Parts: sequence; structure tokens; C-alpha cells
Amino acid sequence: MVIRISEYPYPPYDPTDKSGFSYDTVVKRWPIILTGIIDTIYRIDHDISVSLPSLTAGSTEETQAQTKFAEGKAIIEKISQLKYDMARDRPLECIPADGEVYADEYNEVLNQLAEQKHNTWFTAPWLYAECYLYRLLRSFVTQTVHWKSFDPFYAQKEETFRGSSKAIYQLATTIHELDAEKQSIRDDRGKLAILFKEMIQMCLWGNATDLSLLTHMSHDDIAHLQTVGKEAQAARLEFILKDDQDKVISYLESLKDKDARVDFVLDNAGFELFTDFVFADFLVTYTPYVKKVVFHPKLIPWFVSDVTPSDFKSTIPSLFSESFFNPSNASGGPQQHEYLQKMVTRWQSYLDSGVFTLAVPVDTELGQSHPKGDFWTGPWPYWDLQEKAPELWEDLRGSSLVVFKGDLNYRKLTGDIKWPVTTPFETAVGSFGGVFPILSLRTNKADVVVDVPQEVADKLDAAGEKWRVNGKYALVSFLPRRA
Ligand SMILES: O=P(O)(O)OC[C@H]1O[C@](O)(CO)[C@@H](O)[C@@H]1O
Repeated sequence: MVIRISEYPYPPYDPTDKSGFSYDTVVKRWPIILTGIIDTIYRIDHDISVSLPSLTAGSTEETQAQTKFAEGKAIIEKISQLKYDMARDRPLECIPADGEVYADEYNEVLNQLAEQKHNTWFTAPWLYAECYLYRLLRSFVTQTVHWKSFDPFYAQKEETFRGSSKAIYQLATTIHELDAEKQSIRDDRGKLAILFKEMIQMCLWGNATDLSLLTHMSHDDIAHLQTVGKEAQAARLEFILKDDQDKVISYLESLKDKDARVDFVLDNAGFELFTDFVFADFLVTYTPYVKKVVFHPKLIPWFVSDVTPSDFKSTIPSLFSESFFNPSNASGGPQQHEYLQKMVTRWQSYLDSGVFTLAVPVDTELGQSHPKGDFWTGPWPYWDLQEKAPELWEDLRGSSLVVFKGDLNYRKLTGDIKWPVTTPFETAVGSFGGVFPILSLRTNKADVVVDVPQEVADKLDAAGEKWRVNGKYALVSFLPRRA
């Protein structure tokens, strides 16, 4: 049964607490993100207006350009109004019936919040309000003719991906080095376990670069976060506050010859998706346990940098393209470029043969509904998966391991409520727990944290560290299938 927010075991994080990260988000981060979208549309509209004089007056082309321009202007007005309402703590308005999924469902939760007088920008639960924001933005474009397939974050995602080439070449080299030892790795459990940890951590820290959070970071800062390799990882080990790596490795070892299927509930496009592919490749190519990997994207632009089907589709062509990743950026020499090409060729063959698949058709358009994709952008925590997305639920029950990437997935797994920090992960994930094995790889970018010893939390608090939100700390949480 779906639990109403008023019935949650602890109150949700919301901006009424001015010391929490959600307050900062409403005051600073969301307005920056909204301003970025306005700029992007403004630039597109500017280009249209420059092209207008060259079009034949009254032609279809000119009429379409005029309409697109006017629609762009109307979207800008709506976003500006939204910023204004947000700053003045106005109530969230109902999502219009725009023909896409969950408008009614978002509004139903909003009505419950209105009853509790928690329906304004500075009082609504942070998790709900943030999901609502991206769904509302989607409604602004669905109501147009020419902007329906507009992803306001596309250019940002591409640019950051392009800027990740150093770490990408480095990881391709690591995988190339593994190639020479492939058989011995598969046969040596000790070696495999060590590599496993490296891969888990590479995939975990790949989550540190998230565009919705990095509103204030330079390219150099981002490159620093992407530092990969053994030493960097060893240095970061102490920042993993909950470490179930050994448990997940033992579990995977128990799957030997069981044709395991691993699912990734994806987070960010670009570098993080690249690390997901590397991890998936490692599981299939270098371990004897996994036969198939399924990737789950978001079907609308989401939390700035989340993977959409079209991001997924363009990733491998981008990695192949010499104009996207200039081989001269391969600091380790031209052979690094070859290593990358070789690895990506293998990924493409996995996609062709169905070893790697996307949970929805790869050509799914933005906003197109799919029973295995809609739920991830709904208004609910994952506690409600069984009731709200039965087909997806059944499908995931067939998985040997579902990897949840990133902070938002963690917030949705735990409901983003004020659990005491020592609450077991199993308790926090509620009815979701034990149905299929879960591995959550999360760098901390929001207040909710569970399954961490009280003394650890107290020490970090006493040191004045913003350890819950600064992206420097992480949690690796594993929960097996209930026996
Ligand atoms: O990409 P990730 O890891 O899910 O991070 C997104 C998270 O980062 C934030 O943007 C900042 O905390 C949150 O709004 C959101 O939970």
C-alpha cells in the first residue's frame, strides 16, 4: 500500500530547516539551474531570429521558425515566473494535463501536501519538490509544437563528457592491462576480489561528477574529482562510511555459473555512464558470474545530467568519434586511443548481441511512456515500486543484482526522511528490501544517511565537515535477496 507523506516514520527533509541542504537548494541551486535553461532557450531563439530574414516570407519554413521562436519566448516567461514564485515561497501549482505520464499522480501528492500546508517551495518535502520541478519543466515543453524533444541540459552534458577525456583514456588503459591477464583473473579469486573493489570504487566515484550539484565548479575541479587509478582510490577509501564491498563480492562469487543478470538504475550521463559501462564490461568480460547487463534510463530530462535513452544511444558513437574525443588528449600516447577504441568496440558488440541492453527501446523519444521506465521519474520513493510499476517490479525480481547509482536513487530508496543515522539500510528501504539484491553506490550529496555508526557521524559533525552533502564521502550499501 502506498504510504502518504504524513504517515512516514520520520519527517521528510525540507527547507523549513535552514541549516539543511534543501534550503540552500531552493535559495541558490534551483535558481541557477533555471537561469541556465532560460539562457539556453534564449540563445536558440536568438539564432532563430537571426535566420528569419533569410527565409521566404510566408513560407512554411518561416512560419515554423516564427512559431518556434514564440513558443521559446513563452517557455522563458513560464520559467521566469517559476523563479519568481519560488523566491516568494508561493504554492506549487498543479502540473497541467499535458498528455504525458504522472501529471495526475504528482497533483494527487500535491493535494495531500496542501492539506498539511506543506505545498510551497520552502515547505514542501525536498524530494517531492525536486522531482516535481523537473516534471513541471517537462510540461512547459510538452505543450508546444517545436520544443517537445528539447533537452535543456543536452549541451552541458556533452561539454562535460568531452572534458572527461583524461580519465576516460586512463580507464581504457587500465582495462587494456587487464586483458593480458584475463584468464588468470577469472581463475584467481583473490585477484578477482581485489579488482572487483577497484571497479566498484571507480563506478562509485564516477558519481561524484553530477551537473546539478556542480553549478559552481570549474573544469579543473571536475577533472580532479575524476582522478582515477589505484592511488587515488586508496586515498579515498577512508571516505567510504558504509562499506559493503566484501559482502557484495561474496554474493557475486556465490553466483558462479548461474548466468547472472545485473541491472543498473543509471544516474548521470557522460563520465558516470562511461564508468557504468566499464564496470558492466568488467563483470561480463573478466568475471565468470555475469552474462547480461540491463541499463535503466530516465525518460525525461531529469536532475540535469541523468541519462536519457538518447544520451545512452550517443555515448558509444561519441567515444568512437575523433572529433568528440581528440586522440591528442590521450596523455599516455596514441596507443591509449587504440585501447579506448578496442574497449568500446567490445561494448558495441555486447549491445549488438543483447549482452548489454537498455530497459526501454533505445529510440524511445523524450516523454514517451514505457512501463519499464516511467516509474523512475515519478513523485514517489521506491517504497511504492510494487504498487505503482508492477511490470518493472516483476522484471527486477528476475535480476541477480540491481545497482542503484548515485545520490537521488539513494534518496528515493530511503524516502529522503530524517532517519537516525544508525538505522539499518534494510529498514530504510522498507518493502523494497529483500525482493531482489540491491547494491547502492552513492556519493553523499544530500542530508539523508543511514547505516553509519553514531560515533562516526558525531566525529564528522564535530569537525564541522559538511560530510552529508559535499560529495566527498560515500556509501556502498548491499542488501541480499531475502531467503
Ligand atoms: O546525480 P546524483 O548523484 O543522483 O545527484 C543528484 C543529487 O544531487 C543534488 O542535485 C544535490 O544534492 C540533489 O538534488 C540530488 O539528490
